[in-house]
Amino acid sequence: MQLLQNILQNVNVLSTHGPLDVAVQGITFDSRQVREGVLFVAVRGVQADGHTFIPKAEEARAVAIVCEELPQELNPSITYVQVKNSSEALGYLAAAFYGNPSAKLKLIGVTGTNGKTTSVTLLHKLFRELGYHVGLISTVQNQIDEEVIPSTHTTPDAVKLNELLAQMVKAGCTHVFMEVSSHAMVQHRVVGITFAGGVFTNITHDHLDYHGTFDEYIKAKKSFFDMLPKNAFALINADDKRGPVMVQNTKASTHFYALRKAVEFKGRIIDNTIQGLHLEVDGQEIWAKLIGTFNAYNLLAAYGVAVLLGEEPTEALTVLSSLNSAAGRFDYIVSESQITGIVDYAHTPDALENVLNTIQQIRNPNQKVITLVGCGGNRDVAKRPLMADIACRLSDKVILTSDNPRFEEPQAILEDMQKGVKPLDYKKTLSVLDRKEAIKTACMLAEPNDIILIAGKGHETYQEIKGVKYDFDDKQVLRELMQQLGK
Ligand SMILES: CC(=O)N[C@H]1[C@@H](OP(=O)(O)OP(=O)(O)OC[C@H]2O[C@@H](n3ccc(=O)[nH]c3=O)[C@H](O)[C@@H]2O)O[C@H](CO)[C@@H](O)[C@@H]1O[C@H](C)C(=O)N[C@@H](C)C(=O)N[C@H](CCC(=O)O)C(=O)O
Ligand SMILES: Nc1ncnc2c1ncn2[C@@H]1O[C@H](COP(=O)(O)OP(=O)(O)OP(=O)(O)O)[C@@H](O)[C@H]1O
Repeated sequence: MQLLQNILQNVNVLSTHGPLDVAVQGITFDSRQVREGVLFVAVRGVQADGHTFIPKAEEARAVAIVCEELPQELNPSITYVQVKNSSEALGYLAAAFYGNPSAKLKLIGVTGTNGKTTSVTLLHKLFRELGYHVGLISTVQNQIDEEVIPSTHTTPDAVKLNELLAQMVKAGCTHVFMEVSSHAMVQHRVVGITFAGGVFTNITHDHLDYHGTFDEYIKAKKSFFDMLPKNAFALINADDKRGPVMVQNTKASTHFYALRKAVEFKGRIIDNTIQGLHLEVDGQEIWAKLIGTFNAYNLLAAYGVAVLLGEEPTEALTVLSSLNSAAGRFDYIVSESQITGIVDYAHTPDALENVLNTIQQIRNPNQKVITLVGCGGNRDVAKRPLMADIACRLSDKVILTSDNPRFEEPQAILEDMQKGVKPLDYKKTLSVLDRKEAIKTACMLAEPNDIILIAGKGHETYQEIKGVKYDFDDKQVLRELMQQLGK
């Protein structure tokens, strides 16, 4: 419980109507969650405008309503607060309501198109091994030490985020590693949050359905570094062309990591095999369990964060070298006949290219690469032909199939992908709409020692079709089919 006047402190208030010393029992921006004593914040969304639900919140006896536009008639038993920007206000209100938990933690945010989940998961595991109580906020799952809390978004909304951080403070966490999505930045989900550090992994074309242009997407990512305080650090991948842009206006101290440039946290790949990465980091050699060049970047980022947080470099490197990847991130099984089945979350052109380049680097010339890939419905359509083209370019056989079609027709998504297949590649490409059938086809085509890559869904344990999530786990289906087919 908090007094309204106390949680309004950082909010840009235009006018108030009614008493401010009322007790607020909870905060929500969803009228369906309003109960007596709860504060309702009317947020303008993509699908709807929260202002249209103010009457519902009034009916449900909200104690106060925060909005950009006041209703025509005000209910005398409710306090109305008119603000300049409701979603921004929501961030400050939620942070204050939960006692500004982020300021009581060393909270590190990781942003970028790829590598967020892997980096925060590595950091969570590393700091657990170093003996700390640690929180994790990620696409796959949230965690307080080993306790798993299901995740619905890459970055939760402001209310859930602050509630989760408060829970982490209460559980004694000293460090929290979280993903910061570009959607979260635009929707002000992290307004009012105090970060001790921020990491930039990379940026490539993605989410243009939401941001409109690549420039807007870059701006969204950059705004995270603009909000970092002076005593925070910004750790940037210097090998990414947009790295320096990210920190042009930051107040935080700037640090760089790279494989290709001589910077503060410098790495070099000595060897890159299916057994792992042999790296040199700051002059020290390690053999890491993670596979692929992109994981060398994730390891470097995690190492940089650990050092910037005051950890002993050699100890941090030693622990990092022993860690496995996050679920569905270059996750692999090897069958009886030595077929390697890799399940990876690569669902962007860049990520797919990275994974396939990695496989090309570590395979023997006699191992065929069979790639199975689809694209999600109701998301960026521009990437569909690109992903099919990349798969063809870097594989011996390609099976185009369904990902999460959501509300689109799976066949139409497949046809968009087929447009990216060049005539020379027609012979190596098959289209199998049903994902299980497609995996079965890949298994049947595979000969001993071949490599099957199942891209796009990684850790997901469902396939989303017309609003229903059906059980589907790529790794489990692959394992079962390999056994059934005696592969
Ligand atoms: C496109 C998008 O990002 N939408 C997010 C947004 O919802 P919205 O703006 O569409 O909400 P809306 O449906 O228009 O409703 C507007 C307002 O009316 C309110 N409302 C609505 C109905 C009602 O009866 N009463 C009511 O009060 C809603 O609570 C809301 O405040 O704000 C909601 C609350 O924070 C999010 O849950 C929702 O995420 C949707 C479900 C989503 O799928 N988002 C994805 C794209 C996303 O955010 N992804 C990124 C990661 C991307 C990546 O890197 O892969 C993430 O951080 O997860
Ligand atoms: N540093 C990296 N650079 C480029 N690609 C990467 C990197 N790390 C991982 N990938 C690839 O991108 C995929 C997604 O990785 P990860 O889940 O860590 O990224 P993410 O940023 O969390 O993505 P999302 O927000 O979509 O979950 C991986 O399975 C891998 O194929």
